[in-house]
Amino acid sequence: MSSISSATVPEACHIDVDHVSVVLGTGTQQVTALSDVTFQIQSNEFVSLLGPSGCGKSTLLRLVGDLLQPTSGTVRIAGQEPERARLQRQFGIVFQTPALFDWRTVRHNVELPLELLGTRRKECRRISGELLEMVGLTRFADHYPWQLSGGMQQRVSIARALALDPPLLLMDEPFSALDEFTKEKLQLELLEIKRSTGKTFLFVTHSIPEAVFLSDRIIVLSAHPGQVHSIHSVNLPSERHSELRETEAFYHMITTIRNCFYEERDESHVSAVL
Ligand SMILES: Nc1ncnc2c1ncn2[C@@H]1O[C@H](COP(=O)(O)OP(=O)(O)OP(=O)(O)O)[C@@H](O)[C@H]1O
Repeated sequence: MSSISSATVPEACHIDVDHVSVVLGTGTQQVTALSDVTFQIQSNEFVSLLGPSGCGKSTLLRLVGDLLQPTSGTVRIAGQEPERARLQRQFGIVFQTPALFDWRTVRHNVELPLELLGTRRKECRRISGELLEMVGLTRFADHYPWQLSGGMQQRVSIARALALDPPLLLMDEPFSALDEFTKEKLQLELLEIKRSTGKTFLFVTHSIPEAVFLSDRIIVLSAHPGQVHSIHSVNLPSERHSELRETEAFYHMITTIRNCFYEERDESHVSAVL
């Protein structure tokens, strides 16, 4: 897999979010979606953004993915503004819904970003072949998206996001619409992609076990306005297997994170009473 092996990956980038605030809407509809958010993500890290609905997880991901501008503060990807990073194909994005083109085969969906760049057909075919193998869909290359299950469609969208070999993958609740079995399988596959490619991941989820299983670090956000509540290193073995989910260390980490949310709820209850 020459195009996607760690040896040929462009230097993995880091993310620097510095005192970012975002105000959305106008007039009485105005919402402070994020308030003074600061954090850094190192190269090759898998970092999850975790928090209750409406705390600004997607807004943060959209800032990094150049889909939204901050009201104040700065976002940098390997020292560059998100727009420049996008133009340099520094990141790929995977959304909650796969958003595939129904009239294109699986292979042609994966090849689309390469075609748009004018990549030669033979090279497109080689890269899509490698990526489909990586996500276990070689047999389905000539199928259409509507012939696939939801989990298979999401695999296609992951392969498509990897087509240009970006050092950073931005993922917005990519597995939340999937059943537990498929979700756990795809989580393992994602870790294998991280292991074999050395890419950096920024992953949005509202699932504590998912964040703990996948991440090197977890950024917990609190809501209204969205702020960084706490940042946790996940001190679990870097080699993650299904059995890890049954260990005391895994449960302990889940409890630590879960307590953050109760803490926050209790604090807001106290301030409401006062
Ligand atoms: N286009 C918009 N106009 C006004 N407010 C918005 C807009 N988009 C999002 N918001 C508000 O910004 C806040 C953060 O939204 P965001 O979607 O980032 O949260 P989230 O943590 O990703 O939520 P969820 O887990 O439910 O997807 C919410 O209060 C939301 O109502």
